[in-house]
Amino acid sequence: MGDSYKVAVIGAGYAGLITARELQREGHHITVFEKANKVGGTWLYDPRVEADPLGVDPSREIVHSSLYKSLRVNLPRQILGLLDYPFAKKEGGDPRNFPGHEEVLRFLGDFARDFGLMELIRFEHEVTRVELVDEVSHEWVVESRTRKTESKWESKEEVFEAVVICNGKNTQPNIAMFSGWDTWPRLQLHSHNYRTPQQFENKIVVIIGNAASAHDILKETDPLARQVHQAVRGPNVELKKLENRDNVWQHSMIERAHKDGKVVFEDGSIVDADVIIHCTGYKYHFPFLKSDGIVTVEDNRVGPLFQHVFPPSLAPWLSFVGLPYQAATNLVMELQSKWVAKVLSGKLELPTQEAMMCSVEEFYHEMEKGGWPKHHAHNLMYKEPEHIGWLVDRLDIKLPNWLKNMTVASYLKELFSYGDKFRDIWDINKWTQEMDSPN
Ligand SMILES: Cc1cc2nc3c(=O)[nH]c(=O)nc-3n(C[C@H](O)[C@H](O)[C@H](O)COP(=O)(O)OP(=O)(O)OC[C@H]3O[C@@H](n4cnc5c(N)ncnc54)[C@H](O)[C@@H]3O)c2cc1C
Repeated sequence: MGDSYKVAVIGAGYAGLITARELQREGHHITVFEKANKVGGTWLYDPRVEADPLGVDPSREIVHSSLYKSLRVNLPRQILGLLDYPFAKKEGGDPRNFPGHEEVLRFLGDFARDFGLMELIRFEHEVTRVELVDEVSHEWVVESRTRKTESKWESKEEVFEAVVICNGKNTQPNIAMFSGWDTWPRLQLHSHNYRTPQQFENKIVVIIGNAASAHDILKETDPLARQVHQAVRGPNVELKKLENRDNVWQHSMIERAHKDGKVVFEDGSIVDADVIIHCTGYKYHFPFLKSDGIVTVEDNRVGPLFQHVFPPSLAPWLSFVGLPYQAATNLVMELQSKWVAKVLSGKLELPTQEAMMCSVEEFYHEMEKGGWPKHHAHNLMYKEPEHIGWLVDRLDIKLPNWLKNMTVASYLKELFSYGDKFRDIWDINKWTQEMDSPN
């Protein structure tokens, strides 16, 4: 057994739970702070929506989960499971390879119980401040609050030697700021506040975005709405009616929206819309972190972070698990959490602070040279094998061949070949067998 520390984990979603397990395996003393009253994070479906449907009012009461009611996963259970704890089909559960969200929540609940994590979690404790108080003894104050009555909160400060931030990245809406977005008089919402399509019956709906949420919401809004217009960013987007859909048109991005309700697209087309749904992703948000400017979020890049996890000058006492996206994110989170736990216990060493900082600067320079804006820093689309390979090497883990050979780019290519119904017609077992050939 290596060194053992008093560690605070913020959040009991996927990242927080697997981090707690890895820290526990390494013999650390853990407290998990969770503002909800259950585990699951994103997978804890909440029918409530926020008072400000666009999610721009900073004083609004925040609803954490962005799930819509009909959501089925877009990665199969084979990828969503953990290396030594598969996401297996269970009696009485949802047996599909791409199950509904309730099945993921069940899986996470089982995982937490099977590894004795429930006892480590302080439910209904929202972390309001994380601050380094002593650099030498690396003491962090974690302030949390819990509700005593409808209007009364009780706050408490505690000291920890290390903090792992696992508060999720799909709660704070990122909205499209076209000209007139803030004066358009009709309903605008972010997909964070979308639950079901009923309210769009017979309406003219504009959906901004072209990723998973936009596709899902478009698919279930189309049969009810009078018309659906999808606004897509990109150089080669042409105005067209979508095949196999009754009422759906694709446009380039919105150029401006007028006070009379008209929405003008960059391709010159105009629609008198009833509602605009922003399926435009999320922002990293750490309102509780007081790091004296050491860790910042700049154009949605959290930094400086060595390998998306450790701020060099605060490592290993502060870390982030779960920032990357466009990857097999659960695998990434699992590997990151193993790395954090082993670095803390002294079994794995980090490079020097200077070397980590150099690596971060090199990465920024590479991005700049490639013309990538800062907000792509944690997008692993084309860096997934590199990041996973780097972690796997450090941890001396052997991944099953199919998982090693899988990249999100290859996965998406396959997925698109099946179209809308990919969840039901794609034979995932056959696909993983095909991917299993040694390389
Ligand atoms: C609509 C939607 C669909 C998705 N579909 C898929 C999919 O099919 N496959 C896939 O792999 N991924 C999917 N994802 C991504 C999904 O978010 C991740 O898979 C994963 O669940 C993220 O886990 P996490 O632990 O990082 O964050 P979360 O699940 O968001 O958990 C964070 C936890 O931290 C808690 N918390 C936050 N702030 C505080 C605080 N201050 N104090 C205390 N607790 C706090 C929250 O309550 C929450 O429990 C989807 C995301 C969305 C929004």
